[in-house]
Formats: sequence, C-alpha cells, structure tokens
Amino acid sequence: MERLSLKTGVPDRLRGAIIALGNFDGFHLGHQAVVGRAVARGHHERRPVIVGTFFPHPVRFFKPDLPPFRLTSLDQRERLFAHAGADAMLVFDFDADLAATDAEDFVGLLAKLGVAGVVTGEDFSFGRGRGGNAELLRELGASHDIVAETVPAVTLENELISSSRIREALKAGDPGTATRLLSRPFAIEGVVQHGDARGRELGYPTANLPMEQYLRPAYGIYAVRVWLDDEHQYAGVANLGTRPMFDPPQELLEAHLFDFDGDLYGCKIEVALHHFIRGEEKFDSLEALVTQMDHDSAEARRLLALP
Ligand SMILES: Cc1cc2nc3c(=O)[nH]c(=O)nc-3n(C[C@H](O)[C@H](O)[C@H](O)COP(=O)(O)O)c2cc1C
Ligand SMILES: Nc1ncnc2c1ncn2[C@@H]1O[C@H](COP(=O)(O)OP(=O)(O)O)[C@@H](O)[C@H]1O
Repeated sequence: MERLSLKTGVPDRLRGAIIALGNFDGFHLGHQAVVGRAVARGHHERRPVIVGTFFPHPVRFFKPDLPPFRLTSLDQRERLFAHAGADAMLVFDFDADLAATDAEDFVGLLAKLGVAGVVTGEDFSFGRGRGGNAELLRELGASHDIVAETVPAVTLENELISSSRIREALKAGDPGTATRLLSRPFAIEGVVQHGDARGRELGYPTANLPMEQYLRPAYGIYAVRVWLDDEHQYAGVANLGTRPMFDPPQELLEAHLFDFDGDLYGCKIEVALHHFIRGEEKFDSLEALVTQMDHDSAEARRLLALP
C-alpha cells in the first residue's frame, strides 16, 4: 500500500481514483462503511481506491492544548485501510495552508490529483471554517467531473457510532463497548522502552510503551492481546497508569505476555485492550502487589478464555 501526500502527488497508475475522505480516526464501523463504499465503487468502475485522511487531526491543529484523544496512529490506519481494500492512503498534512483553503479550492485540489469520485459520510464538512458540506462537494465536484456521494451514518442498537462515543467508553473503563463499535479492540502501538528492570525481579517482566498521543483509557489492569508482528500474538495482562507503588510516578502501558520469554526492547508491538480487570492501587508491600498480579493474571486468562 502506497502512502501519498500533496508533496508526492498521485502517480499515474492511481489517477482516476475513487477517494474516501475523512479523519477516520479509529476506523470504526461508520468509517468502514465509507471506505467500504469507495472500495466497492472502485471495483465496479475498475478504478483505484485512495483513502484521504487529515493528519494531524484538524481538532489537534485548532486546539493544541487538548489532552491526547487519538484512537489510531497513522501506521495503524494505513494497515486498516489496506485491509479494507484501498490501494493507497493520501495524507493531507493539516497545516495553516490547508486550514485556510476554502471549499472551492479544496475541490480544485482533488481535481488536480486526478480524482474521479469522492465518498464521504453524510455529515462531512471541509474547507476553511468548515464552510463546505456534502451538498457543496457534490456541486463543486460536478464542475470538475468528480462524482461525489455520501454514505448514511451507521448505528448500532439505535445509537449512532462515533469516535467520541468510543472515547467515552474507553475513559469509563468499558473496552467491550469500544470493541463493538470499532469491530476490533482498541490497541496501542509503540516501541518497547527500557524501564527500571523491576518487573523481572517480581516475576512479571513487562514490555513498556509510552502512551504518546493516544487517548487515555481508564487507568488500571487489563486483559490484553499483544501483536509482535503480523503472525505472532500473545495473550497477557497489562497495567496502564502511573504505578502508584513506585517513585517517581510515570505514565506507561506495561504488558506482561503469557508464555513468552524473549527480548522485546526496540520492537514495535501493538497491545489490544480486551477487558478491564481493576483500577491501579498502592499496596503495603511488594509481596502484596505480586499476590495481586497473580490474581490479575489468572483473571486475564479466564477472561481471554485461555486453557
Ligand atoms: C498485572 C499487573 C498489575 C499491576 N498492578 C499495579 C498496581 O496496582 N499498582 C502499581 O503501582 N503498579 C502495578 N503494576 C506495575 C508494576 O509495579 C510494574 O510492572 C513494576 O513496577 C515493574 O516496573 P518496570 O517495568 O519499570 O521494571 C502492575 C503490573 C502488572 C503487570
Ligand atoms: N513474558 C514477557 N512479557 C513481557 N516482556 C518480557 C517477557 N519476557 C521477557 N521480556 C522482556 O523483558 C523486558 C521487561 O523486563 P522488566 O524487568 O519489566 O524491565 P524493564 O521494565 O526495565 O524493561 C521486556 O521489554 C522484554 O524485552
């Protein structure tokens, strides 16, 4: 799968594409419907399919002080788009120039990229001051021979699916709801860092990941599945939080993998949160913590239905 930008432009073989447009952070069921429609149309019309996504998230650009809220990294999104059948991801760098581009000029930009069709959600807005909506996209598109269409919002059990609903569920310690709306568990990807080498002494080595721009789900202990690469996956138990037992408090995601013994430092891994087990606590002694970790591991094995 190719990653394109306004700088690279669109190579000849990907011109005449159907482009799905949106932030697609999380790539939840609603986003999947939009990209799915673009892929179906691409197959039907024998055209390449591009997913256009804005990065950083426009909200991050306009409100730099907001706490982290991202559900997926760009790499995760790229894999999800590829899996959904897209040929390329076009990253629109969301900077002052793009923020100042009005709706008409934005559609002009799409025309320059050789786009033949656009698919968005019904509530898509674009251009300076969010001045353009789906209706205007259809009108402006027509003047460039670009056929724009919208996909209706997806609901689950009569409730609209949205990234904010998923964020609320995760913050409330309800990863199960996030899983249903995303169609897969929320997962944090990162490069394993060195810690204080305390985990091994306790009998629970943990691969440590920084949370960076990811939304912070409720702090606590989770049953997880950890992907080392496309083929290797381990069940485990993870602690997300600041580790109140230890000084200085440091925010980390620490995952202990079951039935694994190896070196993960520097490896890029993905930790999927399946079940919330309990909140973080400060115990009276390390022995009490280890006893609790034994219980947490047994509970994680039970929740993940391991033998
Ligand atoms: C299953 C599990 C449960 C944990 N529970 C707590 C906890 O309740 N409170 C806490 O301060 N740290 C908790 N931790 C974090 C451990 O203290 C941490 O793994 C240990 O400090 C190792 O640090 P290191 O990775 O820097 O060596 C937990 C870790 C795991 C794997
Ligand atoms: N089962 C396992 N789960 C997680 N990490 C493991 C496991 N077995 C070995 N490791 C390795 O041990 C490291 C964690 O050891 P730990 O003692 O917690 O030290 P630190 O926190 O300093 O990294 C991991 O980054 C990984 O390289």
